[in-house]
Amino acid sequence: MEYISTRNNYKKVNSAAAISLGMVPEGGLFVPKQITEFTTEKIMAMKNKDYQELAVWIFKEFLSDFTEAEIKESVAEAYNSDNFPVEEKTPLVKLNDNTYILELWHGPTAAFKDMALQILPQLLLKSVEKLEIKNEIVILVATSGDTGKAALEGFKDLEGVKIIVFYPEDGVSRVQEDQMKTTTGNNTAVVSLKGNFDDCQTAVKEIFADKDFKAKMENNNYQFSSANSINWGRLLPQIVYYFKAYFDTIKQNGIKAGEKINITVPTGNFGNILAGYYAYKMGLPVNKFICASNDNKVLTDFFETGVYDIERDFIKTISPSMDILISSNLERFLFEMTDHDSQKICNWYQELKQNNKFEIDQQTKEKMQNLFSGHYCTEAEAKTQIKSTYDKFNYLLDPHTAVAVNSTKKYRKQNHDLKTAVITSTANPYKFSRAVLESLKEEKLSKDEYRIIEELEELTAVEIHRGIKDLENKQSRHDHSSNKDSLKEKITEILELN
Ligand SMILES: N[C@@H](CCOP(=O)(O)O)C(=O)O
Repeated sequence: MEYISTRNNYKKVNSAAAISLGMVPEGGLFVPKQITEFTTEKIMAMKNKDYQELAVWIFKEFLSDFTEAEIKESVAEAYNSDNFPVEEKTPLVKLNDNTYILELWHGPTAAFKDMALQILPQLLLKSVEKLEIKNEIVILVATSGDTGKAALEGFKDLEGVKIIVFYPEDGVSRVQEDQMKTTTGNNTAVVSLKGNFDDCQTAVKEIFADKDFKAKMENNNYQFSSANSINWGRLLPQIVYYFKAYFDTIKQNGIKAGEKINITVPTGNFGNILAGYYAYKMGLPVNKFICASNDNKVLTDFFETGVYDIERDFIKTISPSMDILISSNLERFLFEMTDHDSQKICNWYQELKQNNKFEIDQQTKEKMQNLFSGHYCTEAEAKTQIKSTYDKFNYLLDPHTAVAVNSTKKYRKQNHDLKTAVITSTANPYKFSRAVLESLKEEKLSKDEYRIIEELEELTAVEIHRGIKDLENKQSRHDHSSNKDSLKEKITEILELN
């Protein structure tokens, strides 16, 4: 399997190089050159495989420069019962006859990111070994709350790797912030940035492209990589759970083998939904992807009009992980929608840089609208959704999943399409306890976050996720902060660069 740049500005590489580089050094993202499409028959033959077996099957397709033994070892290490102490790693919960919730937050940090960030470290270490890279790897992460902690947990104390996470000050939940700041590990650093998530992500991408800084890193025997979904090694593991969910829906009699489903994904950086699209490209029977947004509805507008316009207010919401206007993986998606037309991608992203917007052509727009539908959910609607789902189904949604449930309803109403929907649940509700309890009680609460967690548990009897349970008593270990223009200075300080 070869990987090419969305902007046709880099040589073809193997998966080890794509993973260790993180993104294309000149700008652009690595994508598989071609994807094998399986027949429904072949796909259905995998129906009874467990999560690890499915992961091995899919990884073998995309990591052709890895041996089967290397893949199996990585999978066994990542998806073991310590990291996922549940019978099913990604349980599928039936809400009603045509609505299923795919719980992706049973990993160590209570977010779907664990599904990829427990294995990315294994893949990265093996890539580094294959390529005989002698430098120490420095993972730079931009996070709106969930990726940061999952990446820190995945990479902490890993020999030959350091990790630095940047998050927006006042742009994540209290639990998300405490999760990150209490991370142990002699190779971890957490930096709060004065700005929003887009500022964090843009600054990190600029550093990846900075040749002088790269040389400075080299001189100190370091090189960068990424744990964000710009890294192919982050996206690939996320394909697995779409197949698992499909097979589990059949097992729960939600669909017949071969029947198409709709898939709803609460979307920020467009990585999770894109992994679903790659599953579809491999042959997974999908009718529609419903891209769910909060009040930062840049993607909803894009799917409707074909205009991607980031010239708008950045709104802080109760679903902060989706507070994003510049969705990194949209670039990969458009590359696929244009049948790998890198010239179009270069033009559009140049326009975005210059004018803060671009408009795609009619043909691309029609192609994407045939498969994707964008919907959004306001703050008030998300709160009402949390309450009504709890009252009706005795099921507790986190605000991101509430956005997705509400968007699914809107899609169904608008399109009269009642096909079985699998809704990805991206985070455990206790990560956003204040918003969840306020929604249930329909009032603003002034008490401390950890008393809120206790009250939420008392009220609902839903068990507190193990990654959050004792958080209050853990020591805060990180207090770096930075302006958005001083990231290089901060990195220089943390790594003690000469
Ligand atoms: N929602 C993310 C933002 C970064 O996205 P990623 O998928 O590219 O890592 C977060 O929670 O940090």
